[in-house]
Amino acid sequence: MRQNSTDAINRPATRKLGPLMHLLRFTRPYFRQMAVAVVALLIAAGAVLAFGQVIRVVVDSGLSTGSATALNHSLLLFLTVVVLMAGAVTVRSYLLNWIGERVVADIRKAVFNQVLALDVGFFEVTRAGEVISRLTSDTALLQVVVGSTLAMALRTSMLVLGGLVMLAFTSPGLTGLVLIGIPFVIGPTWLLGRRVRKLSRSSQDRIADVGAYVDEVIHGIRTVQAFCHEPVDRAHYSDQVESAFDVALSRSLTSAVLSGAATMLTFGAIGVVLWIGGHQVLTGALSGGELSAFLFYAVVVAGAVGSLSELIGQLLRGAGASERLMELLEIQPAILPPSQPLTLPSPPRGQIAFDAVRFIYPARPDALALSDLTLTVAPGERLALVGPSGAGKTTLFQLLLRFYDPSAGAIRFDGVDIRQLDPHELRQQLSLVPQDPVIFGANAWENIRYGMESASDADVRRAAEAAHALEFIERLPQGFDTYLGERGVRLSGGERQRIAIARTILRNPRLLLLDEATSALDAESERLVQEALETLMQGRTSIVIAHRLATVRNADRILVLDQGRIVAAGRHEELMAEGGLYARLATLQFQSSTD
Ligand SMILES: Nc1ncnc2c1ncn2[C@@H]1O[C@H](COP(=O)(O)OP(=O)(O)OP(=O)(O)O)[C@@H](O)[C@H]1O
Repeated sequence: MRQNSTDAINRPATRKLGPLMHLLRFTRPYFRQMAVAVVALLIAAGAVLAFGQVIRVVVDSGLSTGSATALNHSLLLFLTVVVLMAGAVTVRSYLLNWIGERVVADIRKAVFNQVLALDVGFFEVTRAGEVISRLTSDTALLQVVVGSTLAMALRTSMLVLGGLVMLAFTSPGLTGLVLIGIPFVIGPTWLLGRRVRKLSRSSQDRIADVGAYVDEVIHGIRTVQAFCHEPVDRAHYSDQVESAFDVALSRSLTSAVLSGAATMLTFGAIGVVLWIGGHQVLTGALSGGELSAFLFYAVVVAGAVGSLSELIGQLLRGAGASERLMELLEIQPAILPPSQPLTLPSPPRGQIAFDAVRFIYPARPDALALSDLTLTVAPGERLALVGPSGAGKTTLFQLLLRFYDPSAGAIRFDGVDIRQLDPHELRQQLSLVPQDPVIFGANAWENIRYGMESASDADVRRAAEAAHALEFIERLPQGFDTYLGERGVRLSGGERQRIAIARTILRNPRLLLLDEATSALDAESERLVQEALETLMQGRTSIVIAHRLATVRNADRILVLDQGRIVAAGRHEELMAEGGLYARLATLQFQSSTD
């Protein structure tokens, strides 16, 4: 079952630690390192507990007896434990950090691979900022959790348990007293800790909101500035930041009160133990060394209990992050290759058939985007699509590229239902030249080679030449090595189109999907683009969303779409003679365009 992606992404944070178990899957390959780290952890915790005994020996045999040799021996013991502990701590800390970084790197790659495999429908309902925040902030949180918090929690739990055992061993009577006192210390700390956790969860959410907002504004910066929307954005952003600040502030306040209360309660309790234990030493029921060891264990246990509540808070945050990432990983893409894909005839011919195709966008279940569309496009045919805005022209392209599957009916490429093909094999035969082509933040070589990484430099140059792009590329500051797109030079509309055409020529697809730009180019640029397109369409099937008179005139067939249906088909002259929608559209749309 496909999960609703918004649910998967926007679910409130978890209150359970269970999701952390998912991380096991990622730690499994590093089992050996984990085992060594756990042994080091056990040694380090054991050494802390051994200190209590060392203290007892130092006080009872060394100090109380007044023997210098006994003191020297006890201090030698002390040093041995120190060296052992230092070694174990070094190994533990390095290995756990290593595992943390490794696991997070693996998760990042797995999530990114999954994001690339998700269907376009997912990205319609999920904000880009959300996905980016999963990849960056959630994984960073996990890194801390896997690299240190988990280990700290394990170490602290061991100190609590081991410490309690050692307390009982040292003085059962006093331990009973401590156990009675524990709920009075833990109760208030736990209550305050829960509030801190709740507040920190909502502060994380606020920060995610702020991130998504910045992402949208930066992407739309031109629109923001063109519409003088900055004051609104400033105010809105300021509100969001302030509200994140308010939440963070009340979290910090509660957290500060928590620390104060925990300190007072713990050390108050230790004072009580010291008082009672001191009286026992005076009566001779307890030795000085035993009381010292007992106090040492009491401090260790109290400190460990105190930090455990904080660690559980961090673990819960990590569990939330893990849950969100795993949910993203578990989403089943709506478009998947069949288990046994068919193959296209070789060489492919480029014949297209729509067989009673009906389509409803998942995001708009009440509107029929295409209704019972039946159509055959012969290999090498030039088909022009014409129709008012919202008629379904782009939808037809999206279905051909298999970004969505039809709700009913079938689309065939060379006689094969495209659902039976591996989407990669299908998409290799298709090439889309969009109205506003995407230019990536890379140089001209890489931008033209996009999707055809094996093409040689000579092939790229030839494609650029055929697309009439060679001349302007060579005039760029570093020629083909010039960075285009983001942070590079800005290309004009016509130049971007010619780069996209060169990219498509290099791919040599059987079927060309062309969405002509509506914006008028200057006459020279228009002529260059037009010539490049002529070269491109040579010997391939092409479907063009037409906005130019030249295109409809040269088309073998024009299809007039309206509200998802074919309302007329024929050549330009025939359709003009028929009158109707085409004649009206043609007079409006094509009269001003150059031939
Ligand atoms: N991703 C989407 N989710 C929901 N509805 C959509 C989506 N894309 C398009 N639609 C709707 O489907 C219908 C057909 O849209 P389509 O983009 O195919 O029209 P078009 O003919 O290409 O229009 P234009 O010439 O304005 O680009 C429209 O009513 C549109 O609102």
